[in-house]
This record gives sequence, C-alpha cells and structure tokens, in this order.
Amino acid sequence: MDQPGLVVTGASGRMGQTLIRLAQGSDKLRLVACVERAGHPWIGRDVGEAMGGAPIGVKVTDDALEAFAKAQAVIDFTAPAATVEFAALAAQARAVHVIGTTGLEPQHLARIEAAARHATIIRAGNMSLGVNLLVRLTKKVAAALDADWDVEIVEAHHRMKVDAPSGTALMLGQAAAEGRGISLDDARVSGRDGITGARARGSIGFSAIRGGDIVGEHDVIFAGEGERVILRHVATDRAIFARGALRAAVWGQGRKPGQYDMTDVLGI
Ligand SMILES: NC(=O)C1=CN([C@@H]2O[C@H](COP(=O)(O)OP(=O)(O)OC[C@H]3O[C@@H](n4cnc5c(N)ncnc54)[C@H](OP(=O)(O)O)[C@@H]3O)[C@@H](O)[C@H]2O)C=CC1
Ligand SMILES: O=C(O)C1=N[C@H](C(=O)O)C[C@H](O)C1
Repeated sequence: MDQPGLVVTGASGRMGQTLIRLAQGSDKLRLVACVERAGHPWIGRDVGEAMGGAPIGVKVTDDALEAFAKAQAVIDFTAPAATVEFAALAAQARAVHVIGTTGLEPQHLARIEAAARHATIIRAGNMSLGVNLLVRLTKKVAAALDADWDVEIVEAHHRMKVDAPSGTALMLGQAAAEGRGISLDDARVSGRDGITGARARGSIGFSAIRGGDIVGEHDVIFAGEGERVILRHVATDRAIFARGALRAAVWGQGRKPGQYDMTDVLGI
C-alpha cells in the first residue's frame, strides 16, 4: 500500500522548510502538496526549487482544501488564524491534522475542539521528545515539592518569535500546576515590571527572552531556601520538532477522532 500522503502548510516558514526537507527522506509518508497563503511568491512553484534546490515534483498551492483532499495527513506550523481554518478543512477532508502552532487563544482552542469531533488532531506546543519528557519531570518535581519552592519558567527564542510565553513554557507551567493540584490560570504571573510587590506564594512565573537565532531554551526553576532545582531543555536544531510532527502524522493514521498530544504519540 502507498504511504499516507502529507501536506505541509506554511511551506516557506522556518518549520515549513525543515519539515519539507525531512519529509523527503521519509519512508513512512509521501509529501503530496505544500500550502502557502494567497499571493505568496511561492504559489504555483515546485517547492524544491522555491527552497533553492532541485525540483521534487511537489507544488505550492493556496487551495488548502484541494491539497488536503489528496492527503491523509496535514502538518501545520503557521499562525492561530490560519490553523483554525486548516482544522475545519482537514476535518472536511478526513485528514489527520498535526498542529504545532502556538499562541492559540481560547477562541482558537474552541474551534480546534469543534473540528476534533470529526477529525484526528494531534496538538502540542512542542513536538520534541526531550521537552515532552521535561513536561513529565516537571509534574513529578512539582508534586514532590511544596509551595515553599517558587516555580519560575524562563524561556528564550529567536528575535522573530511573535508569541510569549512560548507554547512550551505554557506546557511546563501547566505541568507544574497539575503537579501541585492548582489551576495555572489562577497561579500564572507573566513579565514582571515596575513595583510588583513581593512574590505571591504558590504563583508560577513566566519570563521571556527574545534575541538572535535562539532555537528554543526552557528552564523550570524550583527556587527554595538555600537551594534551587533547575530542569532545562535546550533545542539547537528545529529538526527535533519536525521529527516529532512527522511521527505524529504516522501515529494518527486510523485513530478515532479526538484531540491527542505528543505524550500519546510518544507513549510517555
Ligand atoms: N510545536 C512545536 O514543536 C513548535 C512550534 N512552533 C510554532 O510554529 C509556528 C510557526 O513557527 P515558524 O515556522 O518559526 O514561523 P514562520 O513565521 O517562519 O512560519 C510560519 C509560516 O506560516 C505561514 N502562514 C501564516 N498564515 C498562513 C495562511 N493563512 N496560509 C498559509 N500559510 C500561512 C507564514 O506565511 P507568511 O510569511 O506569508 O505569513 C509562514 O510561511 C509558531 O506558532 C511557532 O511558535 C515552532 C517550532 C516548534
Ligand atoms: O517559535 C518557535 O521557534 C518555537 N515555538 C514553540 C514554542 O512556542 O514553545 C516551540 C519551540 O520552542 C520553538
């Protein structure tokens, strides 16, 4: 039987190009089309050529539904407004939708939830094995330490990143909150500035650094009296996210509709 057909959205983006490169070497998926927004200079071109290499026989289109209809999986690292449209179209086309896009607000999440009634959706703010392991560890450490240990999450990314805190930082914060049995919405404190007053006991703090070409770095700091525990992940190559997404696209084949995440895919 043929390998499942794959569409990559946001083809010209940092993650789009990483995915296209890795998908070409995959023996489990077959890249069938790439999607960019209407008016993008890559529309109608062979994606291999558009990326500055040899043609690979795969075109870039702005017709997402037509592209999704000939695929069994869509990998989507774009922007929230685009991702919610793609979720509805992937559901219509009965294609597994792997969502890496971050910065999703409650109204976006509601639309993704609606699409997941009919479609298999795998969504994670970070698709790497290392970060998903760190999420597990964060929950365990948070459960073991009481609120005398202040939790602070520090993340660093490249200068082009548009959302903060990062999706990964929010996953880590959620894990810490779950470990403590509290709600992240109640405990969350982001980006302190000015006369903030003393730190509230039990709060979970977020700080974001943006600069240069930093791929992604996350520290979860448990700061106690006289000692600190720091859990850290450093990404040096976007291929770690792309490999996770490709694995998710294969894993999702034949799964019943619903929302899944990378802990389901990785079995951790
Ligand atoms: N979950 C994970 O493991 C990871 C998640 N991410 C997340 O993935 C997203 C993308 O990151 P990155 O690749 O660095 O960002 P880029 O800005 O490099 O790429 C985003 C791409 O999506 C395209 N796009 C936006 N809107 C549409 C649309 N309506 N139709 C088609 N294409 C569209 C953009 O096109 P244009 O330039 O024309 O706007 C661009 O090509 C971010 O939310 C980021 O946080 C990133 C890495 C890992
Ligand atoms: O925008 C990025 O680059 C990244 N985004 C994800 C996030 O928001 O956590 C994952 C990774 O850190 C890279």
